[in-house]
Amino acid sequence: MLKIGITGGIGSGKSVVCRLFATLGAPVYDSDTRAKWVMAKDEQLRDELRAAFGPETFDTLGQLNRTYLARVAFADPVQLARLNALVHPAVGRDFAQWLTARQTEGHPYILKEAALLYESGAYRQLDQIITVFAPIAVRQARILTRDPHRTPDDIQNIIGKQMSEEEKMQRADHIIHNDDAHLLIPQVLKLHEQFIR
Ligand SMILES: CC(C)(COP(=O)(O)OP(=O)(O)OC[C@H]1O[C@@H](n2cnc3c(N)ncnc32)[C@H](O)[C@@H]1O)[C@@H](O)C(=O)NCCC(=O)NCCS
Ligand SMILES: Nc1ncnc2c1ncn2[C@@H]1O[C@H](COP(=O)(O)OP(=O)(O)OP(=O)(O)O)[C@@H](O)[C@H]1O
Repeated sequence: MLKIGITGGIGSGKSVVCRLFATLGAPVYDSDTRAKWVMAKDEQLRDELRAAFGPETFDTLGQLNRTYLARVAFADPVQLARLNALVHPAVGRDFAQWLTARQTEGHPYILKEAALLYESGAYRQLDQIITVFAPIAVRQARILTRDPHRTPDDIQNIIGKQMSEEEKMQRADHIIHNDDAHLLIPQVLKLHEQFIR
């Protein structure tokens, strides 16, 4: 079973591309969603987050205070590194379990979607990497529509915390262009055919 990573900066279109692969039958591990899930369920991680970032990390109902954590972590590289050091290993363990469950299901390949595949080192456990690329102006416009609570400055700040698109494209085995000039479906079909061969 091939293990394919799929990465790209905020708003590049990873989730949209993954939905296309999923319609072709490929199991997709969505690191962002799973990170949210482990932060909701893993008591040891929750204790560590509370110890690192204070009682405001969770609200009175025990839900992660994402606005607070985003403000703290995206404002300071040291705090972001602390958050990553707590969350990424927990996501890595969760992925390992998910992968074990897929091994016996007969899939030719699976996908792991993550914005920080290279930054977190997760790429080392994968066979091939796809980078989804869209120009910055297109990403900004799409994110402002998808996440109305973010300002252009917020988006620029998050982009500054991620590896450059140039480096991701250089390192990737495959690039999917998700701008207004390229159709997505033919690019996904072509890769799917390669992976099942
Ligand atoms: C800081 C948090 C609470 C902000 O939550 P919020 O709901 O505002 O944003 P959301 O999770 O939807 O992330 C929005 C986008 O920001 C980018 N992003 C998220 N975490 C990070 C990070 N640690 N470093 C750089 N970019 C990041 C991604 O492109 C992501 O899609 C949250 O992103 C978080 O817990 N991040 C740490 C876990 C992580 O690294 N997740 C990303 C993939 S594993
Ligand atoms: N080809 C496209 N045409 C129009 N809209 C698109 C296209 N690709 C993505 N979008 C939209 O752009 C937004 C960002 O896409 P998506 O959520 O897939 O990005 P992402 O790379 O997963 O982002 P993040 O890292 O923030 O999770 C979404 O609202 C999505 O519907």
